[in-house]
Order: sequence, then structure tokens, then C-alpha cells
Amino acid sequence: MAFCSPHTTTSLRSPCTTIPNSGFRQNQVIFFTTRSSRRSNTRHGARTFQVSCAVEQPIVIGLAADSGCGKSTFMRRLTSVFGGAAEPPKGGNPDSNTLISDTTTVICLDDYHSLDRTGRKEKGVTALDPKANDFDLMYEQVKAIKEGKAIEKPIYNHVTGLLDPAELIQPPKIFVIEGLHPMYDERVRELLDFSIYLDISNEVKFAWKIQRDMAERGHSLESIKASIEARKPDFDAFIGTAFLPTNHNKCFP
Ligand SMILES: Nc1ncnc2c1ncn2[C@@H]1O[C@H](COP(=O)(O)OP(=O)(O)OP(=O)(O)O)[C@@H](O)[C@H]1O
Ligand SMILES: O=C(CO)[C@H](O)[C@H](O)COP(=O)(O)O
Repeated sequence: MAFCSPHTTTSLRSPCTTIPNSGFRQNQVIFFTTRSSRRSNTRHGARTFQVSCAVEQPIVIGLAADSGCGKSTFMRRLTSVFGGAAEPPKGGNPDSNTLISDTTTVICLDDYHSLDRTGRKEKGVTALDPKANDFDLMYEQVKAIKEGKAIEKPIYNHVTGLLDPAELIQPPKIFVIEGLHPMYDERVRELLDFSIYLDISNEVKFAWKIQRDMAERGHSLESIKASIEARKPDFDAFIGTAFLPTNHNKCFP
């Protein structure tokens, strides 16, 4: 299940098309409309929408969920709805977590880990603990993008567990920050125009995480299970629905 909420933003007022009878007020941001401002149905019955806002400033979307809940998968699909296939930065670090399409750049907030895998082990903290993340840098860089400035964003390498040299990110039309903590820091939360929370049951997310971490990140089954157990208290403390913005509405069944 996913939850999402629109946020009012001055940059998007006039040029946006709104969805009739959607319940959203004129000055709230609506990202999804059909080509003629009418809803359409896919053959599966799901509604599809097209972005129609002509913006001067990047729209910032926060996508939160625990590890393995499908954030990257969801964003790959959403960016193709926004326009163009999403791909890693051309000629850059092959282990970059960033996806770029014609309209959208998706960055992974794991890149703001301040402690690498060894550092977290030594300090006895998980990646979910705010102490393992640099929220000051996250805030400064999201703000810079929103102001139309390029950033040199660090990279957390999931293959090696190390912090790699930074990559250059240019301001896109739509900037998505996906990860564990897009809504944890109040300053970052204030920069979001729209937020989404993927609320996946433990049974499903752990199954997805195990197959992904074994196949793509080289972890053993035992180490993944140990990590899942170690992370449970921090998930409740720092990630769950408690950190959603107060105006967060359930909008996907
Ligand atoms: N809707 C889905 N149906 C089936 N499998 C899915 C779905 N969404 C994600 N998965 C699978 O779950 C695994 C984890 O997905 P993904 O990498 O997108 O999660 P994530 O939230 O981005 O994880 P992390 O934060 O750890 O990088 C992947 O192997 C993916 O194929
Ligand atoms: O919670 C996570 C989000 O992806 C990861 O576990 C965290 O980023 C640490 O990564 P790794 O397990 O590859 O060291």
C-alpha cells in the first residue's frame, strides 16, 4: 500500500492543470492529469496520469520506505510515466544509485550516509539511525536543486559498502529523493512538494529484500536475516508512518 500527499507550493500555482472533482484545492500541486484533464483507465483498471505542470523551479518529490520495499522499482515506473526511460548517469560511477530521464532525476538518500558499512559496524548503528546520515548536507543539496543549482552529491556504494567520490547532479524538472529518511528532517520535509510512503508488510518486504540483497548486493542469507532483526527497532523509531507530514493523505488503494 502507498500513501501520498500533495503540498502547496508557490512555484506551481498558475501553470498546473488540476483534476476535476479530485478534492484538491486550486493552489495545491497536482502532478497527475490526463492529456485532456480527464482521467483514463488502463486495461487493468488503474488510472494513468500525465504531468502537465510547466514549472520554473524543480518539483521535489519525497519517496519514503524501508529497504527492499520497492522504492527504486516504483520510481523507475513513475519516471517513465513522467516521460522518458530512467537510466544511471552516462559515463559515471557504475554503482551510482541515481536515475535520470528526460524530465526526472531520482537520487537515493543512501548517498547521504555519513558512515560507511564498516563505520556503522564499529559504532553499532544501523543505516536507519539518523546518526549514520548527514542531514545538513541533504538539506543543503535538496535546497540547492530547488533553487536551480547543480550539486556534487556523494555516492554510497552498495556493492563495496564505501562512500565513493561525488557525482554532478544538474537540476531537473522533477527531482525525486527516495530513501529511508526523506521526511525525517524538518528542513528537508519543508522542501517537498509531494510525498509518498510505500507501506509494505514485513512478510513481503523481507522476501523482496532477501532475494535482492543476495542476487545484487552479495550478502549471505544469514547476514540479511541478522540485519533485518537489527533494523526492526530503528524502523519503528526513525522510519515508519510517524514521520509522515501531517497533511499526508492515503491516495493509492
Ligand atoms: N511491485 C513489486 N513486485 C514484485 N517485486 C518487487 C516489486 N517492487 C520491488 N520488487 C522487488 O523487490 C526488490 C527490492 O526492490 P527495490 O530495490 O526497488 O527496493 P528499494 O526500496 O529501492 O530498496 P533499497 O532502499 O534497499 O535500495 C527488488 O528485487 C525488486 O525487483
Ligand atoms: O537501508 C538501506 C537502504 O538501502 C541499506 O541497508 C543501507 O543503505 C546500507 O546499505 P548496505 O546494506 O548495502 O550497506
